[in-house]
Amino acid sequence: MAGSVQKDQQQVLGIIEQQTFHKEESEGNNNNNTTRTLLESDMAPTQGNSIHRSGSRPQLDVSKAEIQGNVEEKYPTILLPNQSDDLSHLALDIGGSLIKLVYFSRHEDQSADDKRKRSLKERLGLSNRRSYPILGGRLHFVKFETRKINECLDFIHSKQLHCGGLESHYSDGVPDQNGIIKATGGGAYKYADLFKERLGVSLDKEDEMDCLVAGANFLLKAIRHEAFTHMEGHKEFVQIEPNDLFPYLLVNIGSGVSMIKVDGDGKFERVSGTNVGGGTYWGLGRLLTKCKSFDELLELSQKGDNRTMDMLVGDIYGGLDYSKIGLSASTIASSFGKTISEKKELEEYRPEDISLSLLRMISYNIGQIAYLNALRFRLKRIFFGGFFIRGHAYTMDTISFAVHFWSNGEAQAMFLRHEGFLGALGAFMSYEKHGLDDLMVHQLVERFPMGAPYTGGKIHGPPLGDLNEKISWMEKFLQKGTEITAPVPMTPPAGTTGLGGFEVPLSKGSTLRSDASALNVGVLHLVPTLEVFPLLADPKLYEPNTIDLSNHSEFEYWLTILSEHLPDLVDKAVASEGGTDDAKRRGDAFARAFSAHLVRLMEEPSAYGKLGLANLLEMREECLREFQFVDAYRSIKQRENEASLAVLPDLLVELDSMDEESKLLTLIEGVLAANIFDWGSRACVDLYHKGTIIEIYRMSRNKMRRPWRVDDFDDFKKRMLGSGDKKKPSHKRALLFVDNSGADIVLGMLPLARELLRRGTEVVLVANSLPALNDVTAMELPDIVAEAAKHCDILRRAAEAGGLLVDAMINTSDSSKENSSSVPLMVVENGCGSPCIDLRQVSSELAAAAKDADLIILEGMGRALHTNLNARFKCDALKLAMVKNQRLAEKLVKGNIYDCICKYEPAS
Ligand SMILES: Nc1ncnc2c1ncn2[C@@H]1O[C@H](COP(=O)(O)OP(=O)(O)O)[C@@H](O)[C@H]1O
Ligand SMILES: CC(C)(COP(=O)(O)O)[C@@H](O)C(=O)NCCC(=O)O
Ligand SMILES: [Mn+2]
Repeated sequence: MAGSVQKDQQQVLGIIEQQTFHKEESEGNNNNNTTRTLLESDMAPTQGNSIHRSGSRPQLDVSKAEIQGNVEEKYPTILLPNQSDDLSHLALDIGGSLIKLVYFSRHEDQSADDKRKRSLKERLGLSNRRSYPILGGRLHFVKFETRKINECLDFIHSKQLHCGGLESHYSDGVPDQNGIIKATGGGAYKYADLFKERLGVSLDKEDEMDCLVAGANFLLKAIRHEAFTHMEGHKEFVQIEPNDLFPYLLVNIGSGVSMIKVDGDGKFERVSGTNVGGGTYWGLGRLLTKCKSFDELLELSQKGDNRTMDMLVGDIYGGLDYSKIGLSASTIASSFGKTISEKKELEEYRPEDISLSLLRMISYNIGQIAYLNALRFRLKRIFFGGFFIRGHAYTMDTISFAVHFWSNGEAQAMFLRHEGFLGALGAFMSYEKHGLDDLMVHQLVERFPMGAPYTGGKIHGPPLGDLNEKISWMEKFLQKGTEITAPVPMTPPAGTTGLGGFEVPLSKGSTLRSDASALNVGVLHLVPTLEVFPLLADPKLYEPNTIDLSNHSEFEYWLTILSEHLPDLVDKAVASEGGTDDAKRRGDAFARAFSAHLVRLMEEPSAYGKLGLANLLEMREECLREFQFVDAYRSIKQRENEASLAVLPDLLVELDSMDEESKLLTLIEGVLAANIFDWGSRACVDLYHKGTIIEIYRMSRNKMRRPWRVDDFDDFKKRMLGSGDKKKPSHKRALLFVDNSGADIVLGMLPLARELLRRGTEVVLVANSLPALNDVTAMELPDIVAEAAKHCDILRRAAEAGGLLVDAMINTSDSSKENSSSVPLMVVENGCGSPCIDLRQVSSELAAAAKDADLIILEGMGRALHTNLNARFKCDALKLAMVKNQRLAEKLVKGNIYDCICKYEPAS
């Protein structure tokens, strides 16, 4: 038996080899090559390339809506007479020290609502109305110094934010929504006239406390890894269950400090405050040190030694602890107290020491008052916001220390990544139309584009208008050197005295990272169309990433892999855009931008929240898109598709000559073998220099030896074919999460799909919405299927039934529609543009398709190993991948590179 399988394979591969050489020889000669023409037309760069990953949620006003035109029409236009186009785009929090801006940039939903999609929607019961009356968009966060309010006005003006934004269709220089902008903070009153005068807009004042609380509640419920603890230099993200959030104490440290007990949405009380806050540190610090900026003052503190200023317990007790009351000799007895006994003038003290002593005094004091209020109301959680914190490790450590020390570890200090933007966010949300308040965590995707973290300057930097500006900025950035990437060395925890002593700050380095707070928050993409994949067994327990990157050596390894892969990727990207000078310049800027992210992460792995490998791989793709590389592997994908399609017919003939068992095994082997075509793996790319596509495919198949490293094939076979007389009905619908172009899809997954169809199972091919490496996209699939269907009736009928062939030109011998009742083959986009998939955020199309599915097949390293290897599903799941990285093979399966994984898990 085994021998005959082997023989069959040899035969398949023999035929393939011949065909390939023939096909590859004819490469470059593209006359009447239908495949090429079809693929090319589909892969043409789509402007903006925004799938459903961008969206905002200004809800439509549907009152008095009526159908316009012919009511009999299938998709009539609906007129919304009360919907105003100019939704507001900007909200402000004008504080004593800083102006915070939250603004919204719109994105058109450019996904073509083509015939395939329409028929798919009908089939999935999605109906064809726009499922979400929402426009795409992003939320940006920017801040300015209040004393430089003119810069802020210029910024708003240059981006036309008061008129709906530059990206808006409706931006005609006319102020928004009757010229009203939501604003909070004292400056909303103080500067109202200035805004009217300069921008022609009125500020609609919102209560500051209302806004703070609304902003905090929103962030804590809707943003993943918003809150974190910071103790002794160690940052840890905490995920709080939305229904376990209240009550908590919110401490906003701005110029002054507010302490608010929050019991629910809109339910709060300002219970305390202190006038010794951020303004005190900056104000006193400026007077005492002559610093010109807050950052300069903070930076000084990093080199300071507060013992020269502060009177310690030991100074009073002759170097001894006051152990009876639990105070070590190094505990500060009196901030600045040492200066009274010394006959020194201000100039004789080091500004560094002054700054540190001041920072510690104020942070500790706030921590202590916060603790007392938490105690007063029995609150266990305290969240600290406000820009005084500025993501600064020492400040956070001091506050945490105070809370921890005084509460004996009972209460916990937590910090927020969007620290200073609470009020501005709250003001933004007070626009009723935005309906932001009911956005869910899965509808928000945070991104770290170059335009956001690297808009340089002291606080905000230039408004980067277009791509060219972004590129120039990247060029300049590198010339300027390390300003942004300057590390804040993490001092290893030195250990405290245990007696309330905290003599030497733990998190202190020599330089302050330029505006760390701006680097800690990205742009929030609001994507209301994203959903949690409904077949996850337990979404709460789901963690997409298999490898925990909080392990430092893992993190370093994968960062190095990404960094080493960069030159090759840039080459491909530049070539994909014709290798022009413009492409080279963009390629260079992309490389700088992505390296800057890597360097930043190397310094501080948690800089962007808790990232897994999936996020890093996605960040690389996003970065490419930012510099308008639409599809870096386009021509490679095309070449591999053509070569594989040419040999598909013979493979199908071979498969059809096999008995059921051999066929199923050959199909699974085929998927595993063809998964070797992965342009994201260094080892594989090196292989590709050693042979043609088909030679490599053949070699890969020949190496298939069972048992595979993880081999549940027999269980899968039992489910599919039954054992003995026991046969189970075929699956109703299978979702095939496909991976790479070329052999992977054409010779691996399509034949498997065909077999499922033949067995009466509906098949949904789930592919990326946007390109990532050489992954096949949902846009590309219909043409590939159409080409394959020319040689295969099963595929053709199924594709017709699934509405896949509506656009494609197919010229099979039999194109009658009589078979439209066959089981359908469909294509849905997954909602992402990454080699991995986070099943908490998938397209609504996929979520709809999942409802009737009882089998999931996840294929490839990104989707089945890096992510989802441990995911549990409500239905049967098969995970298939070749491991194309030695370290991963060792780590995951104690195996070797090129080992295969076939993991089958029946419904749980
Ligand atoms: N670049 C900066 N310029 C001035 N102050 C800053 C800066 N970065 C952080 N801060 C600190 O943040 C405080 C202001 O915090 P913020 O939350 O914006 O409050 P407010 O609304 O009172 O302006 C300042 O008093 C100062 O301590
Ligand atoms: C990016 C990938 C996950 C894509 O793999 P695929 O999903 O196509 O099987 C993979 O190529 C990868 O992990 N590459 C980095 C490892 C390396 O170069 O060895
Ligand atoms: Mn892939």
